[in-house]
Amino acid sequence: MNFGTLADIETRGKTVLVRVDFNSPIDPSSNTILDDKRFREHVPTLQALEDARVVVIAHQSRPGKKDFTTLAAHADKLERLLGMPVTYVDDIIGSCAKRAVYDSHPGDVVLLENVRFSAEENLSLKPEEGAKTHLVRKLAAMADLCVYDAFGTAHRSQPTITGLPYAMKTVAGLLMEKEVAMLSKVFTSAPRPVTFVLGGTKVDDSIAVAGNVLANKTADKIAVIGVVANVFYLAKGIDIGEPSRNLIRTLGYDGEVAKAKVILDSYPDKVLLPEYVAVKEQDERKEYPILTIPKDCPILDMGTDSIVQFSRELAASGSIVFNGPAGVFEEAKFASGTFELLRAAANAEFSVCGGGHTAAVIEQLGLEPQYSHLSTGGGACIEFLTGKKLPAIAALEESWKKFGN
Ligand SMILES: Nc1ncnc2c1ncn2[C@@H]1O[C@H](COP(=O)(O)OP(=O)(O)O)[C@@H](O)[C@H]1O
Ligand SMILES: O=C(OP(=O)(O)O)[C@H](O)COP(=O)(O)O
Repeated sequence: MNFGTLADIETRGKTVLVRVDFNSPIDPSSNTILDDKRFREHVPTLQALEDARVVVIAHQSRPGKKDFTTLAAHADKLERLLGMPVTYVDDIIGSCAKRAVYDSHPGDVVLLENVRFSAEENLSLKPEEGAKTHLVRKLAAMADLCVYDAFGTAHRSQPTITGLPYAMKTVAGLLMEKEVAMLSKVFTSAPRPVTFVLGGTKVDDSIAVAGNVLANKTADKIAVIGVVANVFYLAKGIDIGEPSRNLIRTLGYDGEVAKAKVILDSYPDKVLLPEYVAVKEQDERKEYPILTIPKDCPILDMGTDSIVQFSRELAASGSIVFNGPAGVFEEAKFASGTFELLRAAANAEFSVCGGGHTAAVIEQLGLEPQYSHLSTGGGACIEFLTGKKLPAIAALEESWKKFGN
């Protein structure tokens, strides 16, 4: 790693900005946080800074969305997990925020307001431009050092993600370090054969990852499930029925069919597609071979024979990267593909998972201890796995060049 870490800096008595990713599912009617995995994962970094004045910067959702809200509930959640008071200020760079930081003591934690309440944070800017924003200049003036721990947002180039590291000495926090170390193993030391299981609804991301990891031989096989599989069926000329075709159109993925075809043509023996699907027919689960899918029933899971075949394939894999479910697991009748494949993947020597829905199912099934790593990143994890350098990582490297020793 070409960036600084907590081990490289002295924080005693210093004021330290810590950029985290607390962005979590929230029930907008009660402002309740529904999943606190991301909070739990940041706790070690915050605890490691116990001798510093800690100023936490975080976002929740995006402007215009229902769960775009203040961080009051986040402060309560953090207090409970840290077992100590957290001072929440409903301000980011104004006099209230500055006063709260100035009045704090080593060992205190201050949580600033949702940083996306600042219009500047919602701009996608080059790091050097982000460093010149009022937001970054004023935040940097409040502190001695910055710690970047927000792996889940590392694929964005917004002012507090890539601008702050250009404006002040910024090192990676413990979560960031762990994510980079564990996900990098997929490229370097993962036991062979390596199988990528790509499902869920983010078809464009999944196809980009598939093309990349097959081309650079990171993966030996790709198993496609979920909506991603439906796009591969279309690429093979298979009629998937009106409802599933409409879903692909609505999600804006018609253009992905040609890309799936290129992958199938280039790697005919390396792409595993379920031969059987489960559809919803008169409110029941019915299974069909892919050549006889009914025209008016949505595909909501893979068929049982394919679950058995894929589970065998996963059992023979040394490493598994799992991203996205096999079906609409939220409906009990269509959960078996997702549940069984996640159980099979848990037995691999090395197994990593990305994506909020997938990680939540793993936790629900009690499989978390069996996985080598559950990433806190959705988009960030998948973009990392395409082999691209994430903007936040590039900015951390630049910060270490500029301000490190
Ligand atoms: N065949 C399918 N048709 C419709 N939705 C599906 C299908 N397969 C999976 N899904 C949906 O995909 C969603 C999760 O996808 P995604 O957000 O990509 O996963 P993750 O959060 O793990 O990255 C789930 O809500 C699930 O219901
Ligand atoms: O939750 C996040 O990403 P994810 O939904 O891909 O896991 C991050 O907080 C980034 O949020 P954004 O996609 O609104 O920039």
